[in-house]
Amino acid sequence: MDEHLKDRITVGMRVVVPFGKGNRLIQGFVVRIFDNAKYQGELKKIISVIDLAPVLNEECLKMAEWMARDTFSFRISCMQAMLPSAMRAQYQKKLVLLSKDVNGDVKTFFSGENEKDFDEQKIPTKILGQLIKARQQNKVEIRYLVKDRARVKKVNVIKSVLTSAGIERERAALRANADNLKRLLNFLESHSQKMISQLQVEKETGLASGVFQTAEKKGWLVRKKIEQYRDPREHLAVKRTVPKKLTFQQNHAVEAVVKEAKNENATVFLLQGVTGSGKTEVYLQVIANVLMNKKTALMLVPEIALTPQMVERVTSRFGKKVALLHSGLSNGERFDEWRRIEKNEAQVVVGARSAIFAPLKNIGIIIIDEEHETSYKQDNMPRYHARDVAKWRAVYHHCPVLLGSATPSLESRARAQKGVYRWLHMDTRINKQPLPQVTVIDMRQEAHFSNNMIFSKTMIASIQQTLQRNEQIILMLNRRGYSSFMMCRDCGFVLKCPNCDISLTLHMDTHSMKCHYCGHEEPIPHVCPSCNGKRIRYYGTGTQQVEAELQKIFNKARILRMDVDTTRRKGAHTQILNKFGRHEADILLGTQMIAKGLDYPNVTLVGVLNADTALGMADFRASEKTFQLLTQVSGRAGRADKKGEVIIQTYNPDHYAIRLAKEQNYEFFFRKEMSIRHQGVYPPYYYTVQITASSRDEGQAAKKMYQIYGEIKKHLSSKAVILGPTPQAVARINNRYFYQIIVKYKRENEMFAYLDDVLHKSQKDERNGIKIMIDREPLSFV
Ligand SMILES: Nc1ncnc2c1ncn2[C@@H]1O[C@H](COP(=O)(O)OP(=O)(O)OP(=O)(O)O)[C@@H](O)[C@H]1O
Ligand SMILES: [Zn+2]
Ligand SMILES: [Zn+2]
Repeated sequence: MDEHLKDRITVGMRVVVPFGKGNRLIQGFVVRIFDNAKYQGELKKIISVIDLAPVLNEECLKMAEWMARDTFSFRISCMQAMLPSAMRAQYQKKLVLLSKDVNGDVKTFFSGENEKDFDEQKIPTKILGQLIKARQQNKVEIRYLVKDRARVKKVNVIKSVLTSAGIERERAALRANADNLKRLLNFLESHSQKMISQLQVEKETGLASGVFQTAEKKGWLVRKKIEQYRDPREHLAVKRTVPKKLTFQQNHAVEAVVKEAKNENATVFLLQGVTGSGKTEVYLQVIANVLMNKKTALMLVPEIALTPQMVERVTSRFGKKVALLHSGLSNGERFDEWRRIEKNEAQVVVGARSAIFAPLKNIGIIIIDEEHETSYKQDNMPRYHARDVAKWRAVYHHCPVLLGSATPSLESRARAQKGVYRWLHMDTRINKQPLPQVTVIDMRQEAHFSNNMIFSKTMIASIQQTLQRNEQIILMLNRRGYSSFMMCRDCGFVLKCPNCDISLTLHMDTHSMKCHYCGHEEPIPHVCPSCNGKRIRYYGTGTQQVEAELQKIFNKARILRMDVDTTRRKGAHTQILNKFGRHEADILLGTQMIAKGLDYPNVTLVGVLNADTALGMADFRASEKTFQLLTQVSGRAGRADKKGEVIIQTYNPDHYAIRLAKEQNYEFFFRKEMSIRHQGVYPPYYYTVQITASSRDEGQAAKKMYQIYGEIKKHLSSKAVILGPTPQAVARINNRYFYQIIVKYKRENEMFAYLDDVLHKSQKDERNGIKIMIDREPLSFV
């Protein structure tokens, strides 16, 4: 470190350092400062310090250390995950041509320019080889640019400095045709001595920004730039609400949690409350209590952009104290919210998974709503589960954790059973209404009598009646696994992805065939690529197709469609849901994204068009997911004073997940599923870890996996079970082949040391083209 950096640098700051053999520049974090380091190897100099103040505090640094060990991740990945993406540096590589004396391939690559962006992955091997050679001959150089994308947003404000006499004087001195300046003077006359945003004045007066510059020169006003937060709440209609009078069960729950918060105990609660039992009000009142005691509150909700209702409920109770953190925000907005939290300007944080790292101090409660949601687990490094991070932070802050759900994950419910978590339950709906009546339709029978494969007769009749009563309907199409594909009727040809072992999915919005794994896209074929036949059939049911069908049957009904296609634009979710909330539509048709959290009093019919998709998959959590999804979506009906009805269409009416979802009996389901997991040696009876090796060379991936298999066996007791090595269900993705093993275990300390070793050697493997992944408690085995 250079002398001049000594006073500037503290633990928790980001720095730019040279790394590895090529001394490429990367962003690093200062985790410790030594006066005289004992390190034997070559010490490199810090190039520059990015921050003026630490961005990671002591808690974060400790948390990163724990998380790296717990999730088999690199510590730097953990630290980066804690910062808003705008603060993660972007590195751009550029190739610079130093000599004209280079061969043809290199010349073509530079195509007459002196500098080119450089991405090894995108350059053909032959040219890459030539470039490397040229670099060795010092004819080409690689430069790294480290860019910090986080920017503070500044806006212009103006303030009039004219007295009324001054205004009169200036007005008299203006030329007759100086209309714009006159208009500005009039404005200033009625807005003296106030700081106003220039943009707002421009909007009100219709004046262009040049006029303000002229006025500044004339000495009428002062202009300056001030920092402004981007406000993600701008388009929310927020009315202040007051706490509701709690029901007996709600009150019991609030009191239990508040007591532990007061005593500063890191107790974990599982609040199991049926749909519509008023869990949100419990959260809000616990938060209010925590704030009263001068502490802060952290609340996670799944994919928050999908539940604008929840955001609205929290902001309308706590106003400006709330900060939002989720993927629906722009990078700039998220950065600004992060800074508001960091500066203690916001005391309540509502956000999706990564909000668990919000830099709140003095946390009094951590709440995780819909705790069973799989989106709380991140599926790339660091593969953390927000629930585990919540528990770690709770211990650090001495505060309770409140996990809430109508359908808890088996893991959490089992822990409540054992007394590891404290179990709270609310088993009646707020309105004292029974849970909605559920009818299951056997589509195998239906198929004999009708050629309508989408809607059963019962479904059509119920939709009809609900429309006649002027009430609203939610229809869910379970799209996962129901993918639309094309097949040739003459030769049976199915169009597949050239890079992956999977068929391409038909997308009507873009009129193309897409691969959901690697993003490959191509036009829809109109003749069979294999036999040139013209009899191509497009299979599967997309939401668009269902919408068209629905509109044909109920031509007067107003239908809103909510799926990935209609919600791509920012704010689109909110718009669609608000429209439905105002009863500007009768039917809300959508994918899984409509199953959770919605609370509309006028919805009395919920229809599930296909309940089965997950059941056929080789996933030990398939039944659990199906049960949860059906129970959640059923819970959208009859939440106020009107009675609700649910219709579920299925090809597996006898499956226990469907039978018990019909009864909405979580407890029966829990017992049944636990006994199946017990027999099958599955979680939550066993812990699991999945190790995957991938490579462009199938043999190499398999070989690596067999090597790990051979080694790991030596570190396991006879009680552990290993599945595999096997190729993954989709064995090839983006031209890489995947092999895996799964270890089921109870207590295996030696294995952890071994896996840590695998992780740290994986950087070397990666240089040889093999990627290793270690995933603790994977969401599925496929
Ligand atoms: N104490 C109360 N008095 C009156 N109304 C209440 C009370 N508590 C909650 N409610 C209302 O009851 C409805 C259902 O509550 P809420 O949406 O919190 O249920 P939930 O348990 O979160 O259900 P879900 O799991 O289905 O999302 C809401 O409209 C809410 O405003
Ligand atoms: Zn064909
Ligand atoms: Zn693909």
